[in-house]
Amino acid sequence: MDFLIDIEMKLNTFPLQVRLDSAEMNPGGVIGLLGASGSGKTMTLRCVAGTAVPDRGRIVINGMTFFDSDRKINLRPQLRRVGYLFQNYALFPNMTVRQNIRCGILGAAQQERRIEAGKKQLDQENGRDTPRKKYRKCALYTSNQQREKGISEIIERMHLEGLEDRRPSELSGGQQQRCALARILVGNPQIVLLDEPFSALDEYLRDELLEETMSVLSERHIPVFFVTHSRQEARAACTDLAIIHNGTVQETGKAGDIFRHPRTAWGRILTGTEGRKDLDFQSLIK
Ligand SMILES: Nc1ncnc2c1ncn2[C@@H]1O[C@H](COP(=O)(O)OP(=O)(O)OP(=O)(O)O)[C@@H](O)[C@H]1O
Repeated sequence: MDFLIDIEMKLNTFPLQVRLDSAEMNPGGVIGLLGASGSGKTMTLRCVAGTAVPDRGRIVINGMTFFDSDRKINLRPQLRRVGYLFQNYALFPNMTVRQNIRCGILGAAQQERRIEAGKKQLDQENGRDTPRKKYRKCALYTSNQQREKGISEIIERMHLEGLEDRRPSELSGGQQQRCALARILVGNPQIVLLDEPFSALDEYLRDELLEETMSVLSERHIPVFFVTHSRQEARAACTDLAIIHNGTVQETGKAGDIFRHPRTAWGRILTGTEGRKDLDFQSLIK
């Protein structure tokens, strides 16, 4: 897992100044961002996804530069191969489960083709005569048959069998979230961003879906940034934690270590340790 998020951005309230470097953190698979409401967690994820643009800094994920203000690089969101799952599942309401998931593949395949076309254009501009076969063909499901097989596999893995022809309005909240996750995973993202994806679900379903989601993601070795307001979720799912307060990272470390021995005041407040259990956590965290 290889990432650098080192960004600055002026917000309404305070400046966002986030630095998360895998070389310093040596993280496992799931990095939790824990912070009070309005502390800048979502904005950080949006900068990674490319739907918000930092004023300065760099974002490099798995060797690919998404953003670099010095080098004037700002990769379009469609080219970043980021799977972004949030609370409102953003499924297409007029499409069935299968059609929604198919969109995930088609979108990702289109991204791959754009990346290769971009490389080709750059080579031409630089007068390089690169043989055609050097450009990668779209690796994602090259035939329709293969594509439908990929969709069926993910439908089975996410327990959506029998629901393929239903529209989102005919699904429960949990099923909609499973469908949204299937749509992301079928596109083979290089990083997954989870922004409180289960907070609208009841407690039982939340635990079940959390476990399932983490198991699917760890099978595929996809790095995950996970914004949650729940200590329980952070404990259950995260290998590593970043404590964020007013747009600044207060401390990072292994989740277990931070829950046992938080080093900063906000670490103590947000993990509810060391005599600060009296603080009303819910008033601090949405
Ligand atoms: N487009 C924007 N421009 C400037 N400031 C913004 C913008 N969007 C949000 N903000 C501000 O940035 C701050 C951080 O917001 P953000 O949504 O990242 O918080 P959060 O930690 O995810 O909170 P929550 O848990 O409530 O979702 C807030 O104070 C918000 O008002």
